[in-house]
Amino acid sequence: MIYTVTLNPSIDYIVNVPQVALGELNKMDSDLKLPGGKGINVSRILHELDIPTCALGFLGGFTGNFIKDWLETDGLRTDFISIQDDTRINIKLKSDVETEINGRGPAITNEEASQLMEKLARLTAEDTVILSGSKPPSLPDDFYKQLISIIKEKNASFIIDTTGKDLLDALVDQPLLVKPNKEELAELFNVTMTSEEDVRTFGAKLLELGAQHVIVSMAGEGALLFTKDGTYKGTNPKGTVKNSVGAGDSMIAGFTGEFMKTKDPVQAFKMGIASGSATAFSDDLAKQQDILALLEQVEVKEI
Ligand SMILES: Nc1ncnc2c1ncn2[C@@H]1O[C@H](COP(=O)(O)OP(=O)(O)O)[C@@H](O)[C@H]1O
Ligand SMILES: O=P(O)(O)OC[C@H]1O[C@](O)(COP(=O)(O)O)[C@@H](O)[C@@H]1O
Repeated sequence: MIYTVTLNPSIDYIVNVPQVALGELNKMDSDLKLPGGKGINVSRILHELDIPTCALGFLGGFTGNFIKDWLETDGLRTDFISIQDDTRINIKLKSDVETEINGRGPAITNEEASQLMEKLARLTAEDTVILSGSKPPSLPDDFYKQLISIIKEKNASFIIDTTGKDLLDALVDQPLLVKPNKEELAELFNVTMTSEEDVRTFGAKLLELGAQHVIVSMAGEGALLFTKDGTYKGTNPKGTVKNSVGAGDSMIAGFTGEFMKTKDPVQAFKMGIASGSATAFSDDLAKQQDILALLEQVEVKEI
């Protein structure tokens, strides 16, 4: 089973305002409330691709109920810990540019945090856990490390998609995949990246530090895959971008689902790109038929 863990889910409130005037009354053309949070998005795409998945994490209050009901109506298996505080709402403002305003996240008690650990203690060696997204500030600094140690004890595999120290600290535990985008990679090593050569240098470092596979995603410019056997560049299919929120999560889902079936990282990378782009070309996350239609357009070559 592929489990996802979203420590900090959100309602993604997508607001379309053609021209925003700061300090004035703005009217929305349209709006959309979607369940969000990186692991939840990954589970939604896995489910869309008919790959068994279960979404774990913390949900609370009326916002948490919205997400739980939405996912269950969609037929997605979930096993969230109920928390006292309200799940956050993240604003995604679509105008001539995309602006995101993300909440910091709810308070999580020690008791609620322990309940998640107890769930992970039931994993087996056949399971894969995808740890995705930010941590609410109330959780201990080393909370991801604590979860990884339980996952490793059970001989399950894991993928981690977060930023900064949490990501760097996880590398020694050999995650199956890490997928920073170009900006996150630059931030990790405190560098400015000006060329693809720079991306290659720093992406390869994540492999040296322990990751089994690394994807560095570059939004509209495609992505690079680093494996122990070679480095590959993937080119995006063509299409009209509608909403790139969740493109990275879709890429992780596409890669993981395909890798579990084929154990072929290059084939999995193609599925990752098709899934990421299909989401970028959709209002919500991608649908299976759109992903499969784009798959044949994805080009990957060794570099
Ligand atoms: N504008 C776009 N056009 C086509 N594909 C895109 C676009 N934005 C994202 N994608 C696809 O989704 C993948 C992940 O997107 P990216 O924005 O890099 O990740 P994140 O959401 O984590 O920042 C990209 O590598 C690409 O394959
Ligand atoms: O957990 P974080 O890092 O605060 O990010 C949460 C946000 O990321 C998203 O999961 C989208 O992520 P990506 O665009 O990177 O795939 C949103 O649904 C959510 O609002």
